[in-house]
Amino acid sequence: MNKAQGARSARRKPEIIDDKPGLDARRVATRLLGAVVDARSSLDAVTDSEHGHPQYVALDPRDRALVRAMLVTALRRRCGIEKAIMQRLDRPLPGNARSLSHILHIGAVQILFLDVPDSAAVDLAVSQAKSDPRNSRFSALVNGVLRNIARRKDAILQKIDEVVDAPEWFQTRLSEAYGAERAARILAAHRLEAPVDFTVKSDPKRWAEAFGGTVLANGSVRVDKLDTSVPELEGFDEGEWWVQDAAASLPAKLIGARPGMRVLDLCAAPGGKTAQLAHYGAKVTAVDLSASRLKRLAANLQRLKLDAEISKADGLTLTVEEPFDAVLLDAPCSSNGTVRRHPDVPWTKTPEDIEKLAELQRKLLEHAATLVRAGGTLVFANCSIDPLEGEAVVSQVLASDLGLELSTITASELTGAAHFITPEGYLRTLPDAAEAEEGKLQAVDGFFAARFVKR
Ligand SMILES: C[S@@+](CC[C@H](N)C(=O)[O-])C[C@H]1O[C@@H](n2cnc3c(N)ncnc32)[C@H](O)[C@@H]1O
Repeated sequence: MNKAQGARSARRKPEIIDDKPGLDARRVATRLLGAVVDARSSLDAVTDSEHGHPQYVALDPRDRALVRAMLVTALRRRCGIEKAIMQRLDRPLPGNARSLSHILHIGAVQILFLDVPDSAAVDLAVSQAKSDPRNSRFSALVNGVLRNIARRKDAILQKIDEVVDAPEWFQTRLSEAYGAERAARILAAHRLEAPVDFTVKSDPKRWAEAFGGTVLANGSVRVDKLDTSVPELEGFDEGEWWVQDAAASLPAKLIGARPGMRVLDLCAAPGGKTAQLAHYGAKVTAVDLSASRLKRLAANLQRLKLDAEISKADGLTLTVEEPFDAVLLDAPCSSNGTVRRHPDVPWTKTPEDIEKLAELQRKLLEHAATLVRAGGTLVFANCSIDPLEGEAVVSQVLASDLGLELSTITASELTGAAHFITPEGYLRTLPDAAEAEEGKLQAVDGFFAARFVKR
């Protein structure tokens, strides 16, 4: 070490404190919150138990579960937490004090929403600040802000739902698309934990009883909260069902698949819709650009004892010898219909991403049109609730001369989903949960689907 380096490291030397139980988990949570909101990494990617962030993977399973819980809630409640912090600061934090902001958010989420003693949450956040050279001089501020939040917890929680938990651009786009009132309902639904839905091969009633769930209007089985892991559930090894949001099960039904029909699933992995089509008896070709995702698809089909021809290819350039009877294009999208399950999405995706994805969807759809035989069916779907990725893509495609005609979706083909069919004959599901009504699918992921026939 040269003299200058020595002086720098002496200046930066943190206060020596013993590492405390629980401190590692908070450090990892803070770092990953930064990865999501500053570097726009996907929450699922950084918290994957095998391929996630190395510091996350190194934690024991209990700490991993705690970190994931802190992150999910810190993202779902990001604006409410931010407001509670800001109200306790004399002046805003410096713009570059990102890790300090994340320490405060991770401390506050534990105090306000998680089953962690307030004193432990404050103490660990203060220790974390002290041990970090960038933040050691702010340890008193961390202590003061978090102690105050703990003292005023009840009052904060009483008003916290008044704060809209989404970036401004996201709120604006939703209001423009669905009106202020509906947008507010959707945003409120985004704070709720999504239930777990299952698509079952047969006998939904039996599986609803086995899992302590209910049978939904479309035949999916819903469990509000699972208290065991999915592979431990009855019927997993036998391949009797797969996890799939009830709305995600609707687009494949629009194909009208029947035994012997040749169907191309163009963006197929991890295979929820391929499984449906194969289960209906179609001869399915499952294509995807991602080799690793196709591996998961193959494993899923194997467990489910279902068959498909699997091929890695680019849906923008794929050529086939014989056009298909039907093509399903479940296109890559911003996924902002799944915010209940992926609360990072509004913070990691931008309006520019939406524009780029809409453009990609249009190109994929145009190419998909060349892969269907005359008289065949093409279904375009995705899990975005932004009209730019749905209705606008369809309008563009219908205006160009691709030989596609709209085949409107009718209420009689989708049991329980008539209220999700638009006047144009598209399927548009939204996650806001109105009062549960018998026979009516509610509280599902946001999805869009449109169907065409090839002239
Ligand atoms: C929404 S996911 C599909 C989900 C799947 N249909 C299901 O139900 O499980 C979109 C998929 O499109 C794939 N993809 C993205 N660009 C593609 C392209 N140009 N060609 C083929 N697949 C692509 C991604 O790898 C991803 O697996």
